[in-house]
Amino acid sequence: MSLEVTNVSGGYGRVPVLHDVTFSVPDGQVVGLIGLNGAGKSTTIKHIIGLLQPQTGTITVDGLTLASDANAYRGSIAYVPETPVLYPELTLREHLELAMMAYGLDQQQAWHKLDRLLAMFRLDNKLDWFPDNFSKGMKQKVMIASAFMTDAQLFIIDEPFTGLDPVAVHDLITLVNEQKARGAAVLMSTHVLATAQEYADGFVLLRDGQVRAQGSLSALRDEFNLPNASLDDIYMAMTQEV
Ligand SMILES: Nc1ncnc2c1ncn2[C@@H]1O[C@H](COP(=O)(O)OP(=O)(O)OP(=O)(O)O)[C@@H](O)[C@H]1O
Repeated sequence: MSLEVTNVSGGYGRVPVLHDVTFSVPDGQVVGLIGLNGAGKSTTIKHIIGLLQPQTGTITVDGLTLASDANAYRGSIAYVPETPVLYPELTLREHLELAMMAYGLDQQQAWHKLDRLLAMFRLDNKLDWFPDNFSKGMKQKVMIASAFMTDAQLFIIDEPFTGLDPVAVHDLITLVNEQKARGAAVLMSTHVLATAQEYADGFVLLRDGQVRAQGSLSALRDEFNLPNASLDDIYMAMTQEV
């Protein structure tokens, strides 16, 4: 079991944003983290990647916790943030080399993987450019390439579909499916429900910092008593509950 979030409450100050959140992402599965603006998706992700500490509860990745071995824990997670984090003074090549160092990757092997990733995202002729000047989608592709050159056990992708062109969305899905096949776990926060329904194996529906429901589409249909409903229908039903 790759990612286990167990009874996590937490947030930014004393008043918790997350309340007793429990879910898991098994190896070889893609789980969609779904919820309205402000439901707590990014806050959940910040707890998993260690930017925030839970007030109560535990988070493990392949049995590791941040407290037991911070380096191994962080090294087992590849994170694609919603807003790309880029340094104005570094070229694309330097960004990638920095990420290789941070993950302790073998440079030759990493560049071998990057040859394909950069060609896929049409960035292969831009290694000496400054990504800070790239378009929004191009910046996102830099973050995706940096994440997918690693052999992480858990991939966390925050709202991947909104800034990418349709070809890039297709390419990202290909990369996610390859990681699934390799046995990695993928947690994906998104508002693009039709795409999530098509590609995720399971879903965690967050509402007001709590897990309202979780499981496969068919489990959610049972839970909401909506046979044949789409993820979009289930989401709308959740938002209309009192
Ligand atoms: N840095 C912060 N300091 C204090 N409160 C915050 C901070 N960031 C988010 N919050 C609060 O935490 C709650 C959950 O926000 P979060 O960003 O996790 O939502 P989200 O589900 O990711 O929303 P969105 O779909 O808009 O990205 C909100 O009430 C928000 O106001």
